[in-house]
Amino acid sequence: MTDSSAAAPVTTGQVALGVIPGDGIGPEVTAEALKVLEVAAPADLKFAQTSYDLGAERYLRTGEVLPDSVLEEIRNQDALLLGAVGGKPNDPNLPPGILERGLLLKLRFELDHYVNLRPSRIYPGSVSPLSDEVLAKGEVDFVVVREGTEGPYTGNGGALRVGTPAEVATEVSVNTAYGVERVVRDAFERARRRPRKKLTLVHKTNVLVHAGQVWWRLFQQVAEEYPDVTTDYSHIDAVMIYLTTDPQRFDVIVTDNLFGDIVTDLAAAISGGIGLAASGNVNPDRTAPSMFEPVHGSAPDIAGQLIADPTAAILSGALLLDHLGHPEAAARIEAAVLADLEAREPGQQRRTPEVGDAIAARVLG
Ligand SMILES: NC(=O)c1ccc[n+]([C@@H]2O[C@H](COP(=O)([O-])OP(=O)(O)OC[C@H]3O[C@@H](n4cnc5c(N)ncnc54)[C@H](O)[C@@H]3O)[C@@H](O)[C@H]2O)c1
Ligand SMILES: CC(C)[C@H](C(=O)O)[C@@H](O)C(=O)O
Ligand SMILES: [Mg+2]
Repeated sequence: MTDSSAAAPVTTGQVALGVIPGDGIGPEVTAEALKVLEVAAPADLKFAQTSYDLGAERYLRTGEVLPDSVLEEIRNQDALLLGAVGGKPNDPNLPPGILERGLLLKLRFELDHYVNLRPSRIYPGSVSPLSDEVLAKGEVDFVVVREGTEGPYTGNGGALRVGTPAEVATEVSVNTAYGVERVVRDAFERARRRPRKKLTLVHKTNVLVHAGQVWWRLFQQVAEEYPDVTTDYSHIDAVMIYLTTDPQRFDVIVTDNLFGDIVTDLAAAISGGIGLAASGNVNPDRTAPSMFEPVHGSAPDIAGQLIADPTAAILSGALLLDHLGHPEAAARIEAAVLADLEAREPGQQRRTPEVGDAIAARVLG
């Protein structure tokens, strides 16, 4: 989980940690992430937590999604930990995307989280659906740098003649040279810090030619400044093949917001399940707090049963510590997770807090 570190300034003393547990399994897994964060943090780092009641329940109760005053308070935190937001699919009381667009994406955009960092590793002990033949090719350990503030996520679209046979709907992908260059540069920096020093651009330049050109041109331009980094390119559809037949080929992937969303769910599935996939919405310029969250959603199908795997949330806490300049503490969490995974018995059913307790105990050693 040390992918975001390198020159991260070391934060010590009291750190204002904003916590957004959210909906469904969000509060269940966040409680475990906080449990592990507390025991893993170095002695000179203390979290002053503020919890924000945001998500589907608040919306259904009050009609509020993210009041401006709350956004301003959140902006003043040092770091954020989010569980998951979102209600039951197609709930008639929740307008489509109200929480996804109005809360989660609004936070990512407002706080300029232009690097959505999603590491993927097949740990010894994790159960991957990949065949033994594919797994035998070697270690799988890559990180996706997903652009977080542009692409088809900006809400640039609309619909005409809604509900008629002549309906037309658009959702236009926005790609600025400014936005593309900064995330590509960040990905080159991350690739340079990893042993294999390889960066793959993932896009669909053969069809999305306008957006594809700006990505391809800036990728090549920035590459000239990183002669030590090996580069290559894959179309997004081919990446779906490679992830299941030859995931070892990837070291760092840089891609746009939507491709990155899709590719990281598949990456999660091949590396042992969505319950293990952690992420950081990073503002590398540190002009606003970065936000750490599991890749998964609120999982309404299993919420309330305390059977969700909190590992992804716990590993997101490791990314948070790394971002605050404490890679050793992050590594302690990762090692504890690794040991916990190795000790898992096939078919073993543990409740969410038991997994958190077991990992916290391993961190304490
Ligand atoms: N970051 C976020 O807040 C975020 C991310 C993705 C989806 N969502 C929202 O979550 C809601 C549900 O979305 P979805 O069902 O498409 O995706 P999901 O990730 O919530 O669930 C997909 C499947 O994975 C399982 N799953 C997810 N997390 C798990 C865990 N920790 N342990 C064990 N199993 C787990 C679920 O039970 C479900 O079967 C929607 O409202 C969606 O918009 C939010
Ligand atoms: C809930 C949704 C807005 C979000 C995304 O598409 O980014 C989620 O799928 C994710 O991967 O974090
Ligand atoms: Mg997603």
